[in-house]
Amino acid sequence: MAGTTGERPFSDIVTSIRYWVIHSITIPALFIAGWLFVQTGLAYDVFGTPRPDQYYTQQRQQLPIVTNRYEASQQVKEFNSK
Ligand code: HEM
Repeated sequence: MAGTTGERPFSDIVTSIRYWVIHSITIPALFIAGWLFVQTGLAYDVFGTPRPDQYYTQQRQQLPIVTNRYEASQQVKEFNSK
């Protein structure tokens, strides 16, 4: 048939009860998981991002900017230790 890929149409999915039985739980769960990921500070640790009070420290008065992409992980470790 022209103009269709043969997949179930979205209009059919989002008007089905089964879709909403599943996704009224999973969509808010994903939202809350994301909120907790940020709110607990885990995101800072996982990505090595400085917390708002860690951009400058007593030992390091320059911004912790990664300058060598191949040594990025080592540089982030050094920034975090100072
Ligand atoms: C852990 C999280 C999730 C699980 C376990 C899950 C599970 C499922 C299941 C079992 C189906 C088939 C439902 C049916 O045929 O009635 C489905 C379809 C679908 N889900 Fe999720 N879901 C999750 C999260 C999400 C999120 C966050 C979105 C988007 C906001 C989403 C969008 C969709 C869409 C658009 C379909 C239809 C896909 C298709 O048939 O082409 N899902 N999901």
